[in-house]
Amino acid sequence: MALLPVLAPARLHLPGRALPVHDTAASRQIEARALQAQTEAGQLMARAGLAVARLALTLGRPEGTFWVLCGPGNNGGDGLVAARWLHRQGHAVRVILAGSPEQLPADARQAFIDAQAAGVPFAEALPPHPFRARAVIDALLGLGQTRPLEGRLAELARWSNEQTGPVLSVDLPSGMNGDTGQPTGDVTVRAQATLSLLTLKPGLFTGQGRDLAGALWWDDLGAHPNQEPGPATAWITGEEDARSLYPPRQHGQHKGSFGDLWVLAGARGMTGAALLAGRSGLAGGAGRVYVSLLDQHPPLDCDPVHPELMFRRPDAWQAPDVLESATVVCGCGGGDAVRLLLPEVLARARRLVLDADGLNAVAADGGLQDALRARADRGLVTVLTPHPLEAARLAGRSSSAIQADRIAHARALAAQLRAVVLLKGSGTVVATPMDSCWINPTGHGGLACPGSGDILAGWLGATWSAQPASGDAVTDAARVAAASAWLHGRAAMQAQPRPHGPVLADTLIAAMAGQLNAGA
Ligand SMILES: NC(=O)C1=CN([C@@H]2O[C@H](COP(=O)(O)OP(=O)(O)OC[C@H]3O[C@@H](n4cnc5c(N)ncnc54)[C@H](O)[C@@H]3O)[C@@H](O)[C@H]2O)[C@@H](O)CC1
Ligand SMILES: Nc1ncnc2c1ncn2[C@@H]1O[C@H](COP(=O)(O)OP(=O)(O)O)[C@@H](O)[C@H]1O
Ligand SMILES: [K+]
Repeated sequence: MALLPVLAPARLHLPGRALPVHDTAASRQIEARALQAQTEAGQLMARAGLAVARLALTLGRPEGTFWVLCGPGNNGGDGLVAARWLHRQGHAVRVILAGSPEQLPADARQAFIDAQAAGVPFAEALPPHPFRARAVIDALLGLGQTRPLEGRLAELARWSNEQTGPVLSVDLPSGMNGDTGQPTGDVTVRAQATLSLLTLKPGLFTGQGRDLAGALWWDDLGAHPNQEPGPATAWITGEEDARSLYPPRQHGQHKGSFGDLWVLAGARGMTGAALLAGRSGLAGGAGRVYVSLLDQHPPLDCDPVHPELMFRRPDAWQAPDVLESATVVCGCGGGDAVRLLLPEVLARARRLVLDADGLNAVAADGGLQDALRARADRGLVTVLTPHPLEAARLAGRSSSAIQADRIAHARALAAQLRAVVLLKGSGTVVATPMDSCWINPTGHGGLACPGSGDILAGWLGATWSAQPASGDAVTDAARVAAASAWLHGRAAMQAQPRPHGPVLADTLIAAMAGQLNAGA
């Protein structure tokens, strides 16, 4: 496979099909097999270096010098091959090699010898700032980075961040953990683009990875990780998969075809959260949407903006069959009141989306945790939608610990609570108790605003309510969660391609509704 654009948010380029990502351990296995399959030494590195050079020419400015910063491992070797290609084609290039050539691993050492033989200019000193390279190629560290950048490597990374030309990171931004998307220390290269080699790494899609890596490109160097025997670490949700949950409506369908949604939310002072979830549920296509506010004296019995929302008494959901037949969204703006109804909701709701204060109540009460876990044995399915702080409460950790490894924590929570977990934030992670995992590629910081989580919960409930029962209800719920996060983020990108502020709730709901008709 040749160079492939994976994520270019500014151009709304997103993966069409789901893409596999492989963590460091899995990538190392694929690398070992690919190296074994080489027909001559250095073949993979030659392909990698050529791909880097081609992309640098595409992304670099029309003039100036390519500065190629090469580290002590094979990532540096990729940079050296790229430098040789660029030099051979007559472009101005300077290479800085951090470390001694004698200590380079075999392939990188050969790349160094070849570069020298080709007359590639090497430099010791960096040009002073202000400086603008044609492009900086960050080939300091890749998959082998195990500790924070220090000394010369840190100095080169800082210099790269301060110069004003574009930066292309090879495989990973140097100073970023490829599994988690977190910086390994104080200094990390911040790239305009990253070319992932052999495999896509999960950290490029979550945590701080999106900000550090920039636009994502991929070259599998002919290794076809899609066809690998081992399972992928996770999958990046593809547009086709997400949109497949929103097929064109048939002439013969009616309201009953799309299910009932009950929103149990909006304690005193937080009516808005219930309204947003309900309105989003309407836009998401639920057949009928009922709202029971968690307030003994509800301030509203109608939404004047969306009179099609049906308000019901605070205890109406307790009627026979309601929880058993509807999809329930519980806890948005639930305050303390949600605690009281959770035992019954957990015991009865067939399909349950638990959000916000519903999650906080479970986190604070071991009995509710047991009741949540017990649902799985009875075929009752739950989707939990924590943001990192709510996930931290559920896991008994800090939110920074959750963010330090979002994928691992989403997985651990799903296993611990026997529920589908949708961990919100940049690179939303959906994990199941069976350990399958999706990472969402859409969305941006414009979603970091009040109400966007309530909207996601309502939408997810509506998407789920329209799904027929199947033999694998948990996987279905996870697909619903992944598709909902995809569409939520995609709508934000459409409403604000380059966010400088929040995507306000009404704009977001309208954009999500618009997305239903935007697919092929
Ligand atoms: N082996 C090959 O032929 C291929 C290698 N590839 C490239 O090789 C990379 C992996 O190469 P390596 O395994 O050599 O890993 P790196 O190039 O990331 O370098 C690892 C080396 O850097 C050292 N190191 C790690 N963190 C450091 C720090 N903070 N400060 C100083 N030194 C540090 C390690 O001790 C090790 O010697 C991939 O990311 C990819 O770019 C790909 O091109 C595919 C082909
Ligand atoms: N930086 C970001 N990039 C992508 N999505 C984000 C970002 N910040 C927030 N979001 C999304 O916005 C929503 C916010 O939800 P939440 O924090 O629960 O908000 P609220 O409780 O105010 O409704 C989630 O879907 C989350 O994934
Ligand atoms: K790098």
